[in-house]
Formats: sequence, C-alpha cells, structure tokens
Amino acid sequence: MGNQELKEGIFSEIPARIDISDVSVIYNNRPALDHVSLSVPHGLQVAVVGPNGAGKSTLFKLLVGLIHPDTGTIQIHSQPLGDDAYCVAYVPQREEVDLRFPVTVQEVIMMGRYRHYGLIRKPSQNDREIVRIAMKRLGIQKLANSSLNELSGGQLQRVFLARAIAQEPHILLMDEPFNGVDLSTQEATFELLDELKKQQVTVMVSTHDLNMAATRFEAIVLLRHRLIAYGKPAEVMKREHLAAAFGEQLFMLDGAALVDHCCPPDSTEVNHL
Ligand SMILES: Nc1ncnc2c1ncn2[C@@H]1O[C@H](COP(=O)(O)OP(=O)(O)OP(=O)(O)O)[C@@H](O)[C@H]1O
Repeated sequence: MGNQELKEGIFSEIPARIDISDVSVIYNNRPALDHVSLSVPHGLQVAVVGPNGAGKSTLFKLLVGLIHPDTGTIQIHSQPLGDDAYCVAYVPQREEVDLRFPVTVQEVIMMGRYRHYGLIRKPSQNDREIVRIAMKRLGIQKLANSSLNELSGGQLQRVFLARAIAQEPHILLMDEPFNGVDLSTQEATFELLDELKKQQVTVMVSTHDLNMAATRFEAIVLLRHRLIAYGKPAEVMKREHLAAAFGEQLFMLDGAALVDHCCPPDSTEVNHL
C-alpha cells in the first residue's frame, strides 16, 4: 500500500473529519507513534487495534489535545486542533480515572456541558435537562448523587459515556470501553453506537478484542507505533498485517477470531462501502 492509500484506506471519497498527517510522539527517545498518517471520514465507526503499548491511547490523547505531537499535524474539520477540541469527546480507560475527587455522578456528567455554558458560565436549564437525559439514556438516574468511588466498573463506564454524549460531540473516542465491564454495559455501549451512527458522529474505539473489531465496526486501524493497515475489516484482518502488528503474540490470540476473519495472505477480496 502507498502512503496515501494507507492513510485513507478506501474511504477517500468521503470528506475527512479527522486528518492526521505524519504524526509522531516520542517518549524517552522511543516512538509511541511513528509518523502516523490517517484520515477518518465523517460518521465512520472505527476500531483501533494493536498490541499492548502500540500507541492506541497516545493517539486518543493527541486527538483530544491532552498531549501534543513531536512531528506532524492534526486537523479536525479541516482546522488545526485547538480550542475547538470540545467537539471531540473522550471516554478514558477506567484505570486512568482518579477516583479520589469528591464529585458526584451528576457533577461529572455536567462537566461534558462546560464548553456549552453561556456568558454567565453557569449551567442553564437546558444543560441540566441534557444531563438528565444522558443519565436516563445510560440508566444511571438513581446514581445521580453517588460519588464516583462508590461505583462498579460498569457503572463508571456508563457515567463517562453519559458525560461524552452530554457534550454533544462530533467525534467520540473510547479507550477500551469493553474491558472488564458486564454484558449489559457492553450492550448499552453498542446501542449508543447505533444511535451515534444515525447522528453521523465519528467514533473511534480501542479494543483488544479482534473478533469484536471485525464484526461490530465498519473499519479497523491496526497500529504498532506506525500504521500497519487501515480499511474495512476484511482488508485489515489479513495474516501479514496481523503478523506485522502482533509478531509472536499472534499465536496467542483468539484462534476463532483469526479463523473467522483472517484472509489468506494472497487474498484480493476488497469490500467497498
Ligand atoms: N506518559 C508517558 N511517559 C512515558 N512513556 C509513555 C507515556 N505514555 C505512554 N508511554 C509509552 O508509549 C507507548 C504507547 O503507550 P499507549 O498507552 O499509547 O499504548 P496502548 O496501545 O494504549 O497500550 P495498551 O493496549 O496497553 O493500553 C508505550 O510504550 C508506553 O509505555
């Protein structure tokens, strides 16, 4: 694949909402991301897959403005990533959330409205209504006044999803949302993704579950510091791509996922949208 082809997958006909060009992030002289170029079009739901330490969280932190690239540029809606980063909502890995802050569920979800506050910089009736609807949508109304540190993993996940939808984002990034949560939270997450699809919200979700990535998402980004492959699942889940991403770990992956979704190395099958 040429660089441009790799960057756009087969999605070049659709205008890009996220445009990453030649982006590197270096920690202690080692690249977490190595000259990655990637265009994600409006409304696409993408799984981001790669081994531990491949740079998936780093990619999300860049897109939400928490860290800055050492090389390259990022554009959202054809504008450099800047103050308008509020149109990007981020659901972090639960391990990264500091639960010591004495905040209630309702207060955390209201943080999603912060950038929408009017001139008086206080939540309006409309903000309160949006927070109420987000809690109802995720089935956590009864937890409104609970502290974060009283919640289970699944409940915490729902709180951060509710905060993200209260933000009314154009782009939603979710870091490992399916890790260690109960089945009903997984289902609630997928129902939310279906709704967001109708609203043309662009979604990127990191996961270790190759089977889920291949069956539930429209496209896959395969990362190992550099971009290994990007496109529809059938194109990406080829043995040579997986071997480049996972190396020896490939043999430890879920066999079913590989048998079901891995095309032979010489496969020319390409499914267009
Ligand atoms: N703040 C930091 N300081 C130093 N190194 C870091 C920092 N954050 C990430 N790294 C390193 O950058 C690389 C990419 O990390 P990142 O968390 O983005 O990977 P990941 O694909 O999300 O991993 P996982 O699947 O295990 O969550 C790893 O080698 C990690 O150790």
